Amino acid sequence: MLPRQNSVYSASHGFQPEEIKEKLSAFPGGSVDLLKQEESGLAVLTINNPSRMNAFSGSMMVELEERVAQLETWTQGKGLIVRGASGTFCSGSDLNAVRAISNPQDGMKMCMFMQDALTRLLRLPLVSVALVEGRALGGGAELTTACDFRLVTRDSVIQFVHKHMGLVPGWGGAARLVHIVGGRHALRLLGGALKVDPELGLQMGLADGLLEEVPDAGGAERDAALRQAEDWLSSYTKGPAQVVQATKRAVVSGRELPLTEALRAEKEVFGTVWGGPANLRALASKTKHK
Ligand SMILES: CC[C@@H](C(=O)O)C(=O)SCCNC(=O)CCNC(=O)[C@H](O)C(C)(C)COP(=O)(O)OP(=O)(O)OC[C@H]1O[C@@H](n2cnc3c(N)ncnc32)[C@H](O)[C@@H]1OP(=O)(O)O
Repeated sequence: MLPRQNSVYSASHGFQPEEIKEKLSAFPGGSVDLLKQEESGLAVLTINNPSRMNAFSGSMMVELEERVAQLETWTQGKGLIVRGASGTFCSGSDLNAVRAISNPQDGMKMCMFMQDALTRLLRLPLVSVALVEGRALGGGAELTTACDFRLVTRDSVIQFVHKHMGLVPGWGGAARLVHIVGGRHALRLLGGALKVDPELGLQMGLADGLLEEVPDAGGAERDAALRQAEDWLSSYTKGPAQVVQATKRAVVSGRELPLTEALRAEKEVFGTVWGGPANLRALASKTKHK
């Protein structure tokens, strides 16, 4: 199998995705569901294993990678919301699966597989938001960092519980956390396994917005949170998919590459929109930015 363009690992790193997929598939349960709204260009990815607080079974890890692969080829896509089912985000790896693969070899394979899938998720040319309701623990906290933004509800807690598990993040969460909040805050969050409520999240820059509570909404509360997240995201996904995707690509290059390489990558992206339909329309209409 050829390495994917946005992958972190290849065969030269000993990465054999088919081998670990087979192993992970032996731990079934739950699902990772993708709903693409072609008209708006927004998609919702739902981590769905409510009887285990949306923990990732082995088969869900495999499904996550498959959903990311589907999104990588979505040319009309603009935005993505990642959420958990039934009012909570995700409680990390399914501890039953973790126990069964707790040997170092399998641990390394799972680590590479999830780092790869989540890095590809973050590198998607879509503006992505983690909608954090309830708890995001361990790998669930790591998953929130694989989105461009995090929106939290009043009851939310993000907690990197790894230290309490005798671990460090293994899904790329430590590296991404340092980029998001800086080294000092990352060390506090990981070293202290701090419970990040909305106030602390906003103060440290881990959370990008607090969604309003909808009084007496009952079962509609969850849909209300999703609608609010869609509204929030729509400010960044207005306009043609080609331009939204180009914007995200330029940011990914700037975020990840040394300056000279980032500038060259930005030039390539610029070439895809310069003189393109949206650019020509804007020039013809003598757009004013009042
Ligand atoms: C590399 C591993 C690391 C990573 O990937 O980076 C990890 O993610 S390790 C996993 C980290 N997560 C945990 O350790 C979560 C442990 N669970 C809890 O702390 C609590 O269950 C909770 C999530 C805080 C919820 O508490 P509460 O509201 O009191 O509900 P219950 O405890 O009754 O949970 C309901 C049900 O869900 C099961 N559950 C929850 N999380 C997991 C999980 N990660 N794996 C497997 N099962 C999980 C829990 O056991 C309950 O099941 P039953 O006992 O059968 O009712």
